[in-house]
Amino acid sequence: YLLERIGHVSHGGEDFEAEKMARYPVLRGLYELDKTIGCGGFAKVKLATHILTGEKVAIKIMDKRSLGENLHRVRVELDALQTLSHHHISQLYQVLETESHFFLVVEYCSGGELFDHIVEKNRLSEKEARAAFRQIVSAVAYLHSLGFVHRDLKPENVLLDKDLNMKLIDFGLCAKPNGGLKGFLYTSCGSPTYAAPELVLGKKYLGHEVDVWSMGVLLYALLCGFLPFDDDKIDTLYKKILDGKYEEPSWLTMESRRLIRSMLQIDPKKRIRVDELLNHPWVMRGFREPVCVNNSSNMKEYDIQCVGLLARQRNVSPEDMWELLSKWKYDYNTATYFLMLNRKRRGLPVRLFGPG
Ligand SMILES: COc1cc(O)cc(Nc2ccc(C(=O)Nc3ccccc3)c(OCCC[NH3+])c2)c1
Repeated sequence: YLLERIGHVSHGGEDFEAEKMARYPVLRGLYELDKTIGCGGFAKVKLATHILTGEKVAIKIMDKRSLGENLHRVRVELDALQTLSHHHISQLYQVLETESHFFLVVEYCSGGELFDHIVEKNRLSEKEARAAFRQIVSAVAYLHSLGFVHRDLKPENVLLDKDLNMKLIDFGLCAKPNGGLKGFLYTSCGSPTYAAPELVLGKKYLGHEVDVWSMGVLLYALLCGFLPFDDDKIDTLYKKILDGKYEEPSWLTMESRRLIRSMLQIDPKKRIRVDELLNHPWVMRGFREPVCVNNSSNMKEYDIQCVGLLARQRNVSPEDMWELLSKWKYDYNTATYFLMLNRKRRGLPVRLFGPG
């Protein structure tokens, strides 16, 4: 009805904008929707602007009807994201739910997909690959330290921010196996090209090793510019993964080959563990420190300037504002505060638009 009404009067331009907003009234006044920047199974991701700060964000929109039995995965992801706060994990800002949709407002990664950077550069040098790999290992080690497993690590799920920092996204398949990592994860999931043999076999497995396998595929893609296991026929692809044989191009150094082999071990028990990656000789080359795990971006700390500014905007005392904020409800206040903090940390002036 609403769209129809607008449809009658719309002549392109701002009505098109109004029509887009009309589709999701819950976003009105909070975010301005822009173009679609990604669409997957039961979700689409749109670029948007957070109105009060003017900052760009990404909004993952999920239609509950098409979610079906995946609805529980959204809850798992929301649980995970509300716990996670790491420099190399796309930050969750706000969660909105209507009777028909979920909206996840997350960090916009303007550098796009790591995959596109590898393709355009053909392949990365060992030095570049190491810098990127250390950031990914840091994020995955942090994730594991909190008992989560990503399970869908692939170049498309590693984005870059404007400073070319790695940002892990899409925790739709991540899991927190009951009883931490002792539990067995049975559901096979993730994209086959990056799926570990034990996943392909649907064997019971301890999740964290599948992330090591996928990071091995990622490192291989960074250093080679193509994938270790690839085939358009799915069963041939599975055979190649289970066989665990792949090309080692001539440009790979012995150390790179050894590290990749230790990650692409078919037997998960023989696979190198994440904590062994943190100070692996290849990972350490040229660096003095091992990869740091709790590179948490502690967004939940008190910042007098941001609290004060938001308090004035909301016409409440800073104490009451902090009282409200520190409940971390991932509502519009949480999003506004995190985005203000983001700007401040990038050395930009912190300001709010809007009345008052
Ligand atoms: C916690 O962060 C999450 C969770 C989640 O479930 C999904 C996403 N998805 C995102 C987030 C951001 C982008 C993005 O910024 N993309 C982009 C930016 C500039 C140029 C090109 C793309 C996103 O992109 C969708 C396509 C990525 N394969 C997805 C984040």
